[in-house]
Amino acid sequence: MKKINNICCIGAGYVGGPTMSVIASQCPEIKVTVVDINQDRIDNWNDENLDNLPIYEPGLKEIVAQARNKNLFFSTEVDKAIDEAQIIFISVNTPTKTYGKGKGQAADLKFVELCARNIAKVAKDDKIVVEKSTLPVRTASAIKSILQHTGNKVNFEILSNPEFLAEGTAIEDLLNADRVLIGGDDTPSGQEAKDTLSAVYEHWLPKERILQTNVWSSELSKLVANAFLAQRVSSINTISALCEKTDANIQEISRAIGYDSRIGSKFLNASVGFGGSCFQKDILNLVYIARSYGLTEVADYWEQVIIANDYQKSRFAEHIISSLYNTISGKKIVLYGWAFKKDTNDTRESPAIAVADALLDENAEITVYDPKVTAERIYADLDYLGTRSPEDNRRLLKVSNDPIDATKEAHAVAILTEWDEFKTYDWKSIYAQMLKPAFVFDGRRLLDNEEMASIGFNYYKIGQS
Ligand SMILES: NC(=O)C1=CN([C@@H]2O[C@H](COP(=O)(O)OP(=O)(O)OC[C@H]3O[C@@H](n4cnc5c(N)ncnc54)[C@H](O)[C@@H]3O)[C@@H](O)[C@H]2O)C=CC1
Ligand SMILES: O=C(O)[C@H]1O[C@H](OP(=O)(O)OP(=O)(O)OC[C@H]2O[C@@H](n3ccc(=O)[nH]c3=O)[C@H](O)[C@@H]2O)[C@H](O)[C@@H](O)[C@@H]1O
Repeated sequence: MKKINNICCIGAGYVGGPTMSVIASQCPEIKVTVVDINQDRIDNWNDENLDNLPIYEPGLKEIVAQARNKNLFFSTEVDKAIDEAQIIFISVNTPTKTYGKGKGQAADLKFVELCARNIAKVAKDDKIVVEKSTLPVRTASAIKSILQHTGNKVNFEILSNPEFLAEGTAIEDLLNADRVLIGGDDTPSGQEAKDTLSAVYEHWLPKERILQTNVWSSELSKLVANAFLAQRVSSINTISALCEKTDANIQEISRAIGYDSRIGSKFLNASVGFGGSCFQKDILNLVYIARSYGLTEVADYWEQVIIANDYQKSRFAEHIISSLYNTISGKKIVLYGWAFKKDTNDTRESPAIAVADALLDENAEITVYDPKVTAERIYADLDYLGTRSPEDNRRLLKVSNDPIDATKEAHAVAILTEWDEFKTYDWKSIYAQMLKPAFVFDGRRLLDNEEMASIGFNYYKIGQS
């Protein structure tokens, strides 16, 4: 088994940054270099002021402070880092394709392919190349083909090592992973590569939690894990709609079914819908793969998870509109939260975007407050939809830094992210300065029904009539 003292990771994003920071902090004898073509991102990773790191994750800045410029480096010198490394992680983005064959469903692998070509061009000695990005099953064979046909005749072992961290808990998830999955060839050199990577993780994780499989099982397991998780959220969200019609309470149902150890209690929180960069993208990819093998029933089954999620988002927006007497034109509605979940500044596929878009379609006047998301990001998310002009987005939607002041003369507040601070607000003062009747639409089931009603609010909690 190779002794590792140099690792490089291509892609300094939500996965590459935290994952490599943890590896560096747990393996002081290994030099870890995270490279990216985005100069701004690398500058932010190197910023003296740790509050300027490009991503926000609890515990991240402490780890970066401890390891940076000792054995953890952030750089744009991609070729140099590839050349020096024994293990190269590919952790670049794999978004849904926006063009050509598979548009809207398949994963766009152009960034991954560019990395493979770059590695082939630069490598002068044997390398272990690790797929950290989430990839369609059988991508490793494409990477292998590129490396073998364009490389300098050095040996490349390709491993699949998908990442299971969730944003907001990335550091905790990495330090205490349920499992690490390593897929590779069953050849002697493939086995050696799997053991070499395993030894890196064994610095801090028990060996039993490091699972080895063939490459294809590892690639597919990642898509399936996300599909199962998202399916649970969509399942409970469809039942939340039924609860609202029947006086059943979704929280009581989650508890009742979650006590069954076969079902388990986690991931049963009804919400305004799931967001995040991966659930939708990975399920669409799974659907595309199943369809490409002619497995129509399999594809249709998983596609329902996305359809149910879209339904939940539009159902929430429609409930706001109908509660406000079917007319929200010119009415001030405050959105609490824009991130797709608490403790992250990531807004990719956030349900807030879809809800805001639906309300703006009705000419509502929106004010958004999110403790971690910038105004620039919020406008970029809306502009990307292309529903209306950037000028109209800025005219109809304002971003506030003061959550309490934002509610002055508002008709309604909608809670779209479960930030803890929303629970600590003085809701009596908020009520006092809102127009009456004052509405709160709680898409995250954050607040207490009785308390909100006793203050005087018309309070709606998703999944409860
Ligand atoms: N965000 C998450 O929580 C998770 C993401 N994943 C997967 O990990 C992968 C990466 O996701 P994120 O880190 O969220 O993406 P990201 O978009 O935050 O970061 C990707 C980075 O790769 C860089 N990049 C692209 N092409 C490059 C190239 N040729 N050379 C150097 N750098 C290049 C981009 O500039 C960007 O900074 C995706 O496949 C995603 O599905 C997996 C688990 C969790
Ligand atoms: O591949 C990925 O990107 C990652 O996707 C998810 O992680 P993440 O999207 O960061 O966050 P989650 O905690 O899974 O939440 C996803 C969405 O579902 C929503 N959710 C989650 C749980 C729940 O009970 N209810 C619910 O509405 C969240 O609010 C959020 O919008 C998975 O949990 C990770 O294991 C995976 O690595």
